[in-house]
Parts: sequence; C-alpha cells; structure tokens
Amino acid sequence: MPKYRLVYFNARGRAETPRILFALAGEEYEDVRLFPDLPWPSQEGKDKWLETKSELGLPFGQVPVLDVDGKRLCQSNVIAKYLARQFGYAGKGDWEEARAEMISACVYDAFEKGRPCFMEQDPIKKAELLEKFLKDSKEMMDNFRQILEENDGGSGFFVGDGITWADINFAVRIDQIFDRIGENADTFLKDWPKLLALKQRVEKYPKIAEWIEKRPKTTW
Ligand SMILES: N[C@@H](CCC(=O)N[C@@H](CS)C(=O)NCC(=O)O)C(=O)O
Repeated sequence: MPKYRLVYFNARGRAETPRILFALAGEEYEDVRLFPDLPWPSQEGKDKWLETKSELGLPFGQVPVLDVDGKRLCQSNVIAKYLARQFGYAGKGDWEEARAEMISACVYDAFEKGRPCFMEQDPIKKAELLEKFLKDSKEMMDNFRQILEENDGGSGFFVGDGITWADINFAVRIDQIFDRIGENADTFLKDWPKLLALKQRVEKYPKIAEWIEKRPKTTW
C-alpha cells in the first residue's frame, strides 16, 4: 500500500472529501493539519501561514496537497479523483467517471459562488451577499436535482448504482454551506428533498458516520 500524507489547515474545507474517501476505504494516511492550535480563519493563522508557506514545498503555493510515497499532488478535486480511483469510488467506466467529475466541478463552482458572502466580515454587506447567494442557489440546486433524478429517479446516487466521490463532494460542501448560512440552513434544501436525502445517505455510511463523529471539530 502506498504511504499517503494529506496536508491542509485545521479545517474541513477542501480537504474533507479526500479525508472521507480515506475513511470510507479504511485506508491509513497521515492527516497533517497546519497550525492546529491557531483558529482558522484568523489573523494569527494567516500570519503564521505567510511566515512558513515557502518552507512547505507546495507546487502552487496552496493547500491541500497529497503526498503519495513522497510524490506530491495539488488541487483538491484532482486529489479526490485520484483517491476515488485508487479506492473504487470514481464510477464505473469512462462515462460514469466523466459524470462524477462533472458533478464535482459543479459542486466546486456552487461553493465558490458563496465564498464572497462566507468571507465577508461587514454585517450589512454580508447580509446583501447572503441574499444573493440564496437566490442564485435555487437555480444551482434545481440543476443538481435534475442530474440526480436522471439517474434512476434520484433515490440513489448521482452516478451509477453506488456512492462516488461526486456524492461525497456534494454532501461535504452542502454541510459547509449549512455552517455558513446560519438559520437559513434549516430551509436551504426544503424544496429539494431528494438532495437532502442524498446528503443524509452519504453521511449515514457507517465508516463515514464514524469519521464525522470522531474528526476534529472545526468551524470551517
Ligand atoms: N483550486 C485549488 C484552490 C486551493 C486554495 O485556494 N487553497 C487555499 C486554502 S482553502 C489556500 O491554500 N490558501 C492560502 C493561499 O492561497 O495562500 C484547490 O481546489 O485545491
């Protein structure tokens, strides 16, 4: 078995799909969390990052990175897809693999649309950005619903007949959106019960549920 080492901040963020893939596959890895004693995001955390990032040998100056027997990969979706292929959660055949990748890219874009709002500190601007994000999300969630339903009515997974990294990516990012939108989380997926059920289905996989229970509790 290769020796895996995943480096990220002490947050779920872009590293959580890879971590869940390790948990689901029951594979050993080193879960390296930079500056675990400093809250993230925080000014102290950012200062420490700027001080030390040049020493970390990051190919494009960012995390997450995955080391596989000492060789290094960056880009969260590339890392997740690589692990999904290694562990059998990438979809069966070229078409399913491409669909899983498509969905993961759309999940990435959907979360990035919320980032300006999630990062904003000014409460008035944040409320305006949140309103826009919630409005824009309706179309995005409708698109995800349609894609889910195209696969056997939508009571299973996005692709094929089993869980793939696309379902994990979706569940992880929706969960992070829930954390960021406060009281709106209760109603965010109310019009898309099949999407909510998918998120819950992923989180109920015994090995995933076990990881969620035991993982470090972080705000992001
Ligand atoms: N597209 C990249 C984005 C990576 C990224 O933005 N990483 C952030 C943490 S979530 C980072 O390293 N920020 C520090 C910096 O850019 O200096 C990915 O998905 O991995």
